[in-house]
Amino acid sequence: MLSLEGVTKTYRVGAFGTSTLTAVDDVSLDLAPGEVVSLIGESGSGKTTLGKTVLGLLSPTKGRITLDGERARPGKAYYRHVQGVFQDPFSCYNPVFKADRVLTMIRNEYFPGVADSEWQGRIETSLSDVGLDPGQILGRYPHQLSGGQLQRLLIARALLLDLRYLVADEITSMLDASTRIDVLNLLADLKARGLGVLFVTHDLSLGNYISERAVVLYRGRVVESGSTAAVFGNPLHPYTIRLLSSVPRLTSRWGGEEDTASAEVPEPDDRKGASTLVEAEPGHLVRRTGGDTDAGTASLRSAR
Ligand SMILES: Nc1ncnc2c1ncn2[C@@H]1O[C@H](COP(=O)(O)OP(=O)(O)OP(=O)(O)O)[C@@H](O)[C@H]1O
Repeated sequence: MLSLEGVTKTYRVGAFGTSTLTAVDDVSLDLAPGEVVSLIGESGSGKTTLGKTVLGLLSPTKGRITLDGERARPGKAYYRHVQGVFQDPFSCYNPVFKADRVLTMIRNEYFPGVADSEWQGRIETSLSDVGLDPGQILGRYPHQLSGGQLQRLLIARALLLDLRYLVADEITSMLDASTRIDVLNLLADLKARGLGVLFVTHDLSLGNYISERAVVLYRGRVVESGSTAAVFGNPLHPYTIRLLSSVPRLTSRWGGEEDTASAEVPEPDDRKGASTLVEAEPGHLVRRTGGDTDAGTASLRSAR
């Protein structure tokens, strides 16, 4: 189990770093093998900061991350099991090196003693696991491959390790619609084989498509979490309701009667007074604040 316990990340900002910005505030969540948890929130809500903290690229200001009960220590042993794939596959490759160099780096770092023939076999298996034809990938430069192929190659690279958890941060946002669905289906296959995925997205429909649990982040705090069916089917926090209201429907047109994207919805203020996550129904947590009222939630609902 990969667990986050009260993780907080504060950045120093302003001239000379004199002030602070809390990007992630007391977040706790568990990710089990074979489970996809989506971390949903608008731009600036702290998703990437949280993902980088899980990957040890940032250290938490407070709280801790554990892998099977042991405090996570970024290093070879941790990265054997926990890896990340990010939004922009092009920036992950050096344009002057052939794309398969990312695979060679894994060999040099983790498996220097493995014989050439065995390594070749492992590469072929990991590429075919992500639906890539080695003949079409190996020996090519990044600019000769599509975004979808590069993203799959990064996942294949992770599969060369004894991968158990993947942080997938907006990995489909730079892909076209049909490639996006291919990559999502690939994640679903890997999940079926026991991989735990933290699926970071601002796109509610993707979160709904792929995950069984959803965690909604607002200004660095979890405001609602639970099964995806509960969070999407019966959203309780004003922010979740507002997010769901802002998804344009295929049948609605801007400014039309069914236009929910431009509906005026009051800004929920989570910083008002003390707030806690309460269990509204089994497994479905919602943050209740001094500023929240049932009447406010009801008026937001009616705007959907
Ligand atoms: N290195 C940094 N130094 C200072 N502030 C930062 C830094 N990185 C992120 N922030 C701030 O932390 C907050 C959360 O940023 P983060 O990138 O984690 O959000 P996000 O939800 O991933 O947004 P997006 O979807 O736009 O990537 C934002 O207010 C951002 O400006």
